[in-house]
Amino acid sequence: MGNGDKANQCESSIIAVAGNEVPVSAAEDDVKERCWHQREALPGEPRCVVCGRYGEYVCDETEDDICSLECKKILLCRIAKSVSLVDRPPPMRLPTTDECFYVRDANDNSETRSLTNDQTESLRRKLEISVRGGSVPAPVLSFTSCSLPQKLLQNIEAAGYEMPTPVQMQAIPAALIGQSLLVSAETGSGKTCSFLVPIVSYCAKIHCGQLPTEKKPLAMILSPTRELCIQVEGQAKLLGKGLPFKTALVVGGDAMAGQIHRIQQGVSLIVGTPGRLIDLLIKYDIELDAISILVLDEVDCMLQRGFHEQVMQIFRALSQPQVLMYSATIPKVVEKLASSMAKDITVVSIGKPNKPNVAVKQLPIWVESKQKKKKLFDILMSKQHFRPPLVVFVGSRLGADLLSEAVTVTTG
Ligand SMILES: Nc1ncnc2c1ncn2[C@@H]1O[C@H](COP(=O)(O)OP(=O)(O)OP(=O)(O)O)[C@@H](O)[C@H]1O
Repeated sequence: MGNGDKANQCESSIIAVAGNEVPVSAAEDDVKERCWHQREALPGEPRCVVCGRYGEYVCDETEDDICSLECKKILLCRIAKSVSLVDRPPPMRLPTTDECFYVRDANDNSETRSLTNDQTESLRRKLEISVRGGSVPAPVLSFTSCSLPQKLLQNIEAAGYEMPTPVQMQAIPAALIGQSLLVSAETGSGKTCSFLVPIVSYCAKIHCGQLPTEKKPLAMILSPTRELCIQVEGQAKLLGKGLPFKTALVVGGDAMAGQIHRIQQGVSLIVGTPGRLIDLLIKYDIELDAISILVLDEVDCMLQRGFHEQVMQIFRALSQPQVLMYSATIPKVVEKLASSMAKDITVVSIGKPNKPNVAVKQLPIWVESKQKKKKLFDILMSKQHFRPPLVVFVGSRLGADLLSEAVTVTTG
């Protein structure tokens, strides 16, 4: 395809995008045509990803802030070029652990087939899925058997997910029928997608293929750290691409004005840390009564970080949402929180509950407190043990800074 063709293609998609974003009658008057028609961004306001002016609109195809049709066109052209020029790396796949359940059925009729009780039990045993609670649906063998919107299925496929992982097999069907869940599965087992799929599906179905008329968020995800929130929001955008599904990220380190501006424009999902969300809710009037799904990701970590009261405050501001709680382990304190939020909670555990990851060898070394640093440095200096990359967990941010400085000085 020549350059001219590409330009035309971009132009026509702009018109379609603009038509979706504003009422047809107002479209030409309201949407700024050229970037110099747009004003400069004030501190804290979103900025156009192309020219840096005030990012008054959100591009439907990329979710980026843009200031005008002109910049939207440039943005889409850039993307069209990069997609055609750059070879994308293949999506990361989870290791297949049991070929019985990871082989695609050539005559995939899993949409219509339902498992007998014995089959369900045997499947759960094989995949080490244990469930506790009333009327838990059987695990699904494919994403297509979940009655998901077509576009969501395409996005799942585009992400390279051919089969659901065990946690997805069990958590997705249960969440889709509105059950509140307490899920534990080891890290990297696909938990994020197991709560995002039901959220994207719910939001897309509520809006019935239309952009939200009421600008109220429908789902909220709380995560303990800024970095986790960024990751989760990124994955949500991928799964919600092309659907009436917009997201807002509410974390520290970014201006609050930009975050509230995005929420006020109308989003389906808010992803944030409890602390920043409370700040935002105290300062601004955000309508939370339409939030029907609340996810607490890494809830054990949130409790360890002292977010219990903030999580409860947020929960009390919602109108009895379905709660999806995810935790690496399920200590008593997590179970207590779960039962205070939902009456009938379904507990789903993948693998052996409360057991450390078998892939990690644990070796305790007993040292006197005074000797601790010396021992750590001996390990870091030893060629036998120090094979980068290596993660050292310390008690505080300051401790991490001091340690990394000391290691840099010592190892050069
Ligand atoms: N069904 C699937 N098929 C193939 N890959 C998948 C599937 N679901 C998720 N993945 C990939 O597996 C990796 C781990 O997934 P994810 O981050 O959701 O795991 P997690 O359990 O949430 O991990 P963590 O506890 O570290 O947050 C990601 O790269 C993700 O893209």
